[in-house]
Amino acid sequence: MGYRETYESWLNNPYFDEATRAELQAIAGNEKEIEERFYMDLEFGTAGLRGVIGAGTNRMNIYTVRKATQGLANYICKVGAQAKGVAIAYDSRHMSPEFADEAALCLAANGIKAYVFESLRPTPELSYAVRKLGCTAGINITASHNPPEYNGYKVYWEDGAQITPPHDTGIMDEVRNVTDYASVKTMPLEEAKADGLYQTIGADIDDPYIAELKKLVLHQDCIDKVASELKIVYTPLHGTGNLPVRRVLKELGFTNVYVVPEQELPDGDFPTVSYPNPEAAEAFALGLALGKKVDADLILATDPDADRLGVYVKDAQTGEYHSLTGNMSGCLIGDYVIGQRKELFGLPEDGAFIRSIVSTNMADAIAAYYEIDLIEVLTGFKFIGQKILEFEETGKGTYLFGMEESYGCLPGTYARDKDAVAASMMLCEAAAYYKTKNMTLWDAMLAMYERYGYYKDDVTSITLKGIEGLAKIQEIMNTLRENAPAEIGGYKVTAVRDYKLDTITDTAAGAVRPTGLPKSNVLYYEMTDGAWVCVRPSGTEPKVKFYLGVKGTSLADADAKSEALSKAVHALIDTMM
Ligand SMILES: O=P(O)(O)OC[C@H]1O[C@H](O)[C@H](O)[C@@H](O)[C@@H]1O
Repeated sequence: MGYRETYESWLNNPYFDEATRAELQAIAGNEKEIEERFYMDLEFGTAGLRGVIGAGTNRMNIYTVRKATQGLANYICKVGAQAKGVAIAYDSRHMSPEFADEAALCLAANGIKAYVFESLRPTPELSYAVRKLGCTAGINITASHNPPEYNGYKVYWEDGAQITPPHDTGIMDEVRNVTDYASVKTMPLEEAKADGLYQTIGADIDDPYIAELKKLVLHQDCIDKVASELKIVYTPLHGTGNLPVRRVLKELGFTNVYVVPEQELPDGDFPTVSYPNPEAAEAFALGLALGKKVDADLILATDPDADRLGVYVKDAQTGEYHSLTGNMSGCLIGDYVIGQRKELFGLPEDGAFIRSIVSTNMADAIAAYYEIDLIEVLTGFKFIGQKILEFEETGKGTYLFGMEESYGCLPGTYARDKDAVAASMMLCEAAAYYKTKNMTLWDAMLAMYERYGYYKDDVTSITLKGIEGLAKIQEIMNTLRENAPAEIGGYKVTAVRDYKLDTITDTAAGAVRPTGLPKSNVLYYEMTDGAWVCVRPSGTEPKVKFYLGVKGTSLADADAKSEALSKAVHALIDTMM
């Protein structure tokens, strides 16, 4: 069926409600809008479904949520796992509680029990809940850090990680097979509750989740010593982090936690930012102002579903605040966790540090220093979760830390998705630890540069929306795939990794070897002097991303090299636009 016919069928099918029909009638003369909304079904990307809220097959609405859930229910029944139920959470976005209930009632109508959080909760807590309740699967209604017009649907499997093969393809196939919206099952809420198929969860999960986080603490002694001197500014950016982050910090003894008042309460309009993403400088405007006012040691921001953490730290020498990228904060936390674990208990022989292929090489230097394994996975924290499961199943490998450049890390295995509540806690603990050594977190960062090398990494994204945008992104990938650059910014390309073709080609010798990872549309250029560039379409936003990294001889040298390489990457992009 073409997009026009699908549009007509939604307009005329009595299954769809009045509001949906009215919304669709209102765009009757707008062919482009009709095409955007109906040319495809929303598809699973890096982290599940993500789309603009509205009527249409390519939008997030109760019908597409039900359809996805019916597909999930069919898959669960197919593998005979319906007895264990599904945990469901949601964030502060528009329609999040409604979509959560739609999903729960569809599962219930399929005979699968749903455990639904009573109010908004972070993504990592949902991951924890799946494990704690022994569920088959989990659903989180969130579009993470996307702009306010978006919502999304993350799916977890029984280990608590987001779905990877074979479950992801199995579920997607089942979702695709649901072609008639009217065939999707649902039932009234009261009936589902009476049948024991809808159970509300809350404090019964919050309490053990917070207890798990507190078990990760390595130096309560340091916290006890200096917590009252540390000043922490925190913003949940109108999302789910507010209660758990404050709770865990308070329970550990951090007394000076200042929450940005304008961003404290949940609000799906995210009225103080255009984009609730701690990667974006604007997310810190209010936090920085408050930080300067109270003379904070560190400023933390979590995204709406509290899986990403952004950080600013104070430089005691200059009084300035430095922004830490996800690579920097990930390494700071990872180095602290691994280093202190070594001091206190020693490290397991098969300990591993896991990072995505687009994350910093400083992680490799940290792993080498502690003589542990460094494991690379594709982008998506689900692949880090998958590795932890593999360690458990094979008995080979001990998870020590996992991180991604996209502002996410996980310091334990109680959950299988990145956890900004735990990351906030660990960073505050690290700040306390370093304070007992008369160091700030910035001093600790400088010490890491000294020890591991001056690694500097950056990412540039080009937003290309809609059908044409998608085509342009493919064109860029094709152009680069067919004409690999011989040099970028004066660095010679020494090897080209093409993760789609599963090849690593040594440019000098011409030798080709496999990447060792699943196929994915990613191109990676290894270059001289430890520099690199990587290109891939985002799986969560309409963007193509250019990542880059350099290694300098000093901070100033790394900054200069990074800036120069970034310019060269922009010039390369310009040739393709
Ligand atoms: O680059 P993208 O495909 O947009 O993904 C960027 C990030 O998005 C989400 O936050 C996922 O949970 C991460 O695992 C992923 O790294």
